[in-house]
Amino acid sequence: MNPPKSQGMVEIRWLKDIESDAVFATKSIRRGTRIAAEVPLIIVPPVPRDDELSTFCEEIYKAPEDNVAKIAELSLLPLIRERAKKDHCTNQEVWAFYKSKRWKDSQGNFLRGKKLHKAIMKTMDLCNIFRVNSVYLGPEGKYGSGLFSLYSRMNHSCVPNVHNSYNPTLKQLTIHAINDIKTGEQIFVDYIGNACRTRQQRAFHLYNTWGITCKCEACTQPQVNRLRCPAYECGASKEVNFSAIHNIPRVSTAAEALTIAEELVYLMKRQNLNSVELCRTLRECSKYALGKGDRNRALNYAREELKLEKSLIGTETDHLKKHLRGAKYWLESIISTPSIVRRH
Ligand SMILES: C[S@@+](CC[C@H](N)C(=O)[O-])C[C@H]1O[C@@H](n2cnc3c(N)ncnc32)[C@H](O)[C@@H]1O
Repeated sequence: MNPPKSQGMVEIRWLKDIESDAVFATKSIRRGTRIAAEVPLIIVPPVPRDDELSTFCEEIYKAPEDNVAKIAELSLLPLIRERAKKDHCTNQEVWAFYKSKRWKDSQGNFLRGKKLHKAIMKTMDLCNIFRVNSVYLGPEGKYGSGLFSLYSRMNHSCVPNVHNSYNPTLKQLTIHAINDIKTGEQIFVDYIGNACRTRQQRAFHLYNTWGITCKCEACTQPQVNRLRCPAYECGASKEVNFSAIHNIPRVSTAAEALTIAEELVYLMKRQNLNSVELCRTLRECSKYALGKGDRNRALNYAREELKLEKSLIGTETDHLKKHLRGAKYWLESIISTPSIVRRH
């Protein structure tokens, strides 16, 4: 157990309940505040899943010693170490990687015998640390996966109070408060990135990937959980075949679609889910309102989306310019489209 480590507005402390580190606010933090902007300790570029481990081995071998030492300090919980012992695929891949490359030590000698064994064991631990603590950089890992010192100490909640997002313009992972946070409150992120899934779906994903049984209010309080189900059913899920599986009637008009999207906005706001999903839904509302010919409503939703986007990711959004993806460009596109003047 280490003494608390202060990092600006937050500190890292040992949490006895879960026998690992956690991050706490050291002062009250207003919604929209940038709590941290971290540079990665390591980035693994986007590669097909089968090549991930060998790419990680390459990157860790090239990484500065200081960064490797910081990565080795990150959590490797007993559960993961136990699982890793039985994970013959990882072990064999790391062995195969070292053998095929015939790595040299700092004196230029090929690694052999005990030295080779030690290097392999260390890399296996680092691989497992990476599995538990890494985060996708950009949507679907567009910029790869990264490890970050502070982010790695943040625990999960399906009712998160911060949003993490990799900013390719800054080349940093930013953490913003999505609600007001009181001094002493624990900082929680959403590991699964889609907190509107049903409780069963979240539980499955959280346990399988991180061995977590979540005790947040959405997982333990029936009234909060009940709010999640209709939110999920009225379209929070991006999953393919969603409507087919859940028997959701297909909407045929912009007006019907707008009603569903507005319902979803209402449900997310009631749960303080000031998330990227809410941004997306506000955009849907704006599009459907436009489709329905209600330009003012479309503008209002677009403005609301822009305000929310700024509070989640900040204003350094040059990377969104290329494909005009940001809320700013959507708002500008509505403003520059002349409204239809009706002649009587
Ligand atoms: C990225 S680390 C988070 C920080 C971690 N507590 C540490 O000490 O570094 C992920 C691990 O933290 C633990 N964890 C995260 N959120 C949790 C939660 N809500 N309840 C229990 N354990 C959690 C799990 O063991 C998970 O595998």
